[in-house]
Amino acid sequence: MRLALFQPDIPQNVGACIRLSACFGVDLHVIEPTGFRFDDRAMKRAALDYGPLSHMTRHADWEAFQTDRPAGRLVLFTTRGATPLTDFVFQPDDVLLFGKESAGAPDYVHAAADARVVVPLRPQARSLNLSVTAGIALWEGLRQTGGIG
Ligand SMILES: C[S@@+](CC[C@H](N)C(=O)[O-])C[C@H]1O[C@@H](n2cnc3c(N)ncnc32)[C@H](O)[C@@H]1O
Repeated sequence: MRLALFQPDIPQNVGACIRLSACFGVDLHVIEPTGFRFDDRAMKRAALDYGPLSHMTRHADWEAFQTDRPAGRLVLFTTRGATPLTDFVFQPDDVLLFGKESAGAPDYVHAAADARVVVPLRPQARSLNLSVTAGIALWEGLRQTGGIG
């Protein structure tokens, strides 16, 4: 299981995903450009001292990610999702991809995905925070594939 963030805008969300990556032992891929300077103090604060425990790869853009990304299905988490998380069956080498905070993932990213998954919400709610979605998705993926504990 791997995490991938498409052009994140908010450093604290990347920091929280660095911490997820460190705590669960999964690689993190960040697809640039990001909406902030990568050495942003807010990101370092959010990651606390988990940075050295996390393995993060930065990709210059979507094309670079497409060339260099790890093998495995690209599983896009999106509010325009098709399969509810409760029905989705993960594979151990899935790459869990999340869109940017301001605009989600563009159509070409939706088109490239092997699967699109939605975390079901109350009808009146629009979306979850990016790093909260990543935590829910990763936990369920690891639980299904025996990666917890
Ligand atoms: C704050 S949301 C983006 C909101 C954006 N305005 C949109 O409509 O897509 C940031 C990312 O978190 C993930 N996300 C948030 N809520 C989700 C949900 N209920 N199901 C699946 N993914 C979700 C998606 O990857 C989304 O691109």
